[in-house]
Amino acid sequence: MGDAADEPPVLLAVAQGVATITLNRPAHGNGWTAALSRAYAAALEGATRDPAVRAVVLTGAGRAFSVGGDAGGLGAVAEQGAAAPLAATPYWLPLASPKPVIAAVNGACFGIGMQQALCCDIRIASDDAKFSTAYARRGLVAEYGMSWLLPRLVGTGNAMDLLLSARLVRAEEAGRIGLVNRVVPAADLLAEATDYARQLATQCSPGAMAAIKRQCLRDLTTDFPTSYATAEALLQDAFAGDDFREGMRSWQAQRPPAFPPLPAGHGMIPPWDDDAFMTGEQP
Ligand SMILES: C/C=C/C(=O)SCCNC(=O)CCNC(=O)[C@H](O)C(C)(C)COP(=O)(O)OP(=O)(O)OC[C@H]1O[C@@H](n2cnc3c(N)ncnc32)[C@H](O)[C@@H]1OP(=O)(O)O
Repeated sequence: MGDAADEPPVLLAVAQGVATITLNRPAHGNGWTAALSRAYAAALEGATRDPAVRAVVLTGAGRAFSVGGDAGGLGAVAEQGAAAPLAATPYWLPLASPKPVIAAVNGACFGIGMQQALCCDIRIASDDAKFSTAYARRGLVAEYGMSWLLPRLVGTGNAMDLLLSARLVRAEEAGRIGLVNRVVPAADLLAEATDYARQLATQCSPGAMAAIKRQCLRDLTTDFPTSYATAEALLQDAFAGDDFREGMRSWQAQRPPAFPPLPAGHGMIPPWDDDAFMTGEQP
């Protein structure tokens, strides 16, 4: 399993508008390697560009979501120094997908695994999930935007606690402090996450979701007047758009909406790419 030649490190399955991306090194806790990193980026970019996909679920095969950086790779770096343990993949990809990405956190979620879960838009955890930033106990720092993401989810005090101590956080506490949106029984995790994703895929406008995701992420670093003015402009566009008409008509007719997909080939747009991010134009 996992690293065998015939076992890809990441699996991608698409059904009923939902892409499920599964980290697939279960014998190694889905520890992050360069190969896994590349396959993960390709799967997420593929799902983003596929008009049949309207929402994405990210999960891990076996007992863990991801234990973090692969022990072998990290160990080699520790002994040899500078070499990058992981491929030069951007670790912000879920933030840049215009589609909602839902982490279904099964079991251990450590280090870079936790950082990726935090980059997702929604986190649903199994009741046996456990989290640790891990970095301080390995002599590392808050990596790849973790010190930006974590305080925004759980507040600065909790973020300092989790980063400085690298202590274990169980699912119940994760739900209580806002690290995850909700906790469900382990046996129901994938079904619950998929069901949630399918609701987004069937009931919500892909264009509206992409715009809302952009608004929420961008507004983390803008002031209220700017947010308000941008929303005003986006709302005028939305009022004049086909999706609003379809949203109203389907609601009045009490039928499911038939929203169009995002255009084929619609790619990743980093939240800090101001122009592309606000207009949705391709980078
Ligand atoms: C640049 C990136 C930086 C980072 O990400 S820093 C963080 C690096 N990660 C860690 O420090 C976590 C180390 N692992 C652990 O502390 C524990 O594991 C856990 C608490 C995560 C899980 O504990 P339990 O549920 O008891 O499982 P288990 O039996 O320890 O692990 C299951 C299998 O997964 C392998 N494994 C654990 N961590 C790693 C890893 N980081 N890389 C590769 N494999 C790993 C183990 O050896 C074992 O395998 P086997 O069943 O064959 O003994």
